[in-house]
Amino acid sequence: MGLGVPVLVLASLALMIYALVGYIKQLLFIRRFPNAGLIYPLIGNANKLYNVSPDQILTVIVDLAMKTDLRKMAAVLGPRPVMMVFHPETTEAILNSNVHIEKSAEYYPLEAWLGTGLLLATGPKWRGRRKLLTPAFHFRILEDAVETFNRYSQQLVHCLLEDGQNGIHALDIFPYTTRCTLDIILESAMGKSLGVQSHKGLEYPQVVNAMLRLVQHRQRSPWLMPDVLFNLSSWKGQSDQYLRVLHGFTRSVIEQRREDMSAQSQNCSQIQKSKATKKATAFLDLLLQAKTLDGQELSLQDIQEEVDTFMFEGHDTTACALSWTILLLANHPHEQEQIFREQCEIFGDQENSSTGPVENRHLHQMRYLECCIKEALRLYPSVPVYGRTLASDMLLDGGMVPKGATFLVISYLLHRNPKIWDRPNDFVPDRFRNASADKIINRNPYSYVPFSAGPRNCIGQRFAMMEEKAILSALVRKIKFIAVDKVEDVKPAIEIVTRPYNGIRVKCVPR
Ligand code: HEM
Repeated sequence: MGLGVPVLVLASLALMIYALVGYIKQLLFIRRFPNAGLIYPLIGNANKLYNVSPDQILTVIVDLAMKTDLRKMAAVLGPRPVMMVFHPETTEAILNSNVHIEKSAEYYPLEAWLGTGLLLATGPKWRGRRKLLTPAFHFRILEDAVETFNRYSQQLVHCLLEDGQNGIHALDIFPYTTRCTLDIILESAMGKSLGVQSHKGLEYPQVVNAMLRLVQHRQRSPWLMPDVLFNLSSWKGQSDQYLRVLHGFTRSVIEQRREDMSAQSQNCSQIQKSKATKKATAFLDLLLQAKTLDGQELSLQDIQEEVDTFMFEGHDTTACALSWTILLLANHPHEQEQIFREQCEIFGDQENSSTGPVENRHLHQMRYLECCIKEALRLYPSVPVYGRTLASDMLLDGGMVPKGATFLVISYLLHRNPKIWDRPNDFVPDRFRNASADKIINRNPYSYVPFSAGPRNCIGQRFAMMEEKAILSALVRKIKFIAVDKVEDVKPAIEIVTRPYNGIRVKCVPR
């Protein structure tokens, strides 16, 4: 018999004890907080989240949370303890921290696509990249981008009126806003005009959708999280196929920009060169010219992961935000008219007031439009959940959350928390300009975090707000949106971003 069998028995025993200790730890953790109920071995107690379709997940979380103190809820996802928070004070505890900056395991399925670009990086790499890329969002660069916003907004107006035959047919607005924001990020950040709105068959945006659904499926299937098991599953082949398209697209953007830059440096004098590249130094050029601390250029992989990250973060989030705003405006004609009146006041009665370009100074005057955008982001934050891994134990509301636990900020629920918001599920843009429209005065700033907050907040938030205003200004001046889908019938799905699961149908009638 030799030593083989006793060693095997001992190893199995050790494994069982290890699993048992882990299980007891989870039980102890869960008991300290309001929680999601009975824990099952391997799948934890989030089984209610596994058996539902993506458009039901937020409803399940809200239903569970409503039975708690409306501050926090403990759960176990597979083998991991998870703390979900949806109150400003519990949210501040994590977002305000300079220590807990590592993203949680939920982000891991994105890594094959986005590498460890700014969204997923941690530690010194994240700090270095954040410092490198922050100048790309300098206000002068943002001002330059307004001209790009204008051009593609006009094209969006044209596409919506033409494809919907001036409001005769209903359109799903989401693919239209997606193509427009993709055109904008490509030109303003990557210096490339692809005319995505004129080429509706482009694979990239469709594959982004498919990839996000796959990532989301993997997040909800703990058995698919380890690479060994995922690689054995049928999903692996699909994922590789999507990655070929996504990386192929961004690689061609980088290569072309490199070629353009070297052609420019050969053809132009120094002065001409700085003029020609002024607009595009925004982002990709910054990466192409960047040097590491030891004076090396960034590798193609380094550049690619940032381009993939910014291409995705820079268009999908904004497309979602615009689409939900349009749904809300179509269902609230009074608020839509109020925006229109504000636009008329800003642009006056000139001949071209309905098509004239937005200038930077106009954006500052669009106060009511800004309230509507903010309120839409409250109800439908583009990133509905975001997470961190705790770097050390944390005391929360008198209970200890262990180091290594996952911390999830459920912004969707925080923004609808009835303890914090008056009429939490209603569209009330005035609450952002007039405190008396909302009973809660002096609200904690962590009550409203559509762009996250603290050190890992959204680097593109000013760009996004300006872009949204410019696009909606062009749309509302030319188009009246008529609701086809009611707000309550359009279900938001968590697919990393808050997507309309079955689209958003409106009619676009010319003004
Ligand atoms: C309405 C539009 C947008 C919303 C609501 C939004 C929201 C957010 C949120 C909530 C985060 C934190 C995510 C997390 O912690 O996991 C984030 C991070 C980020 N966003 Fe945005 N975003 C928007 C537009 C943009 C745009 C236009 C860009 C780029 C041009 C961008 C680039 C990024 C990047 C790179 C990060 C990671 C930052 C870091 O970790 O240092 N976002 N965004």
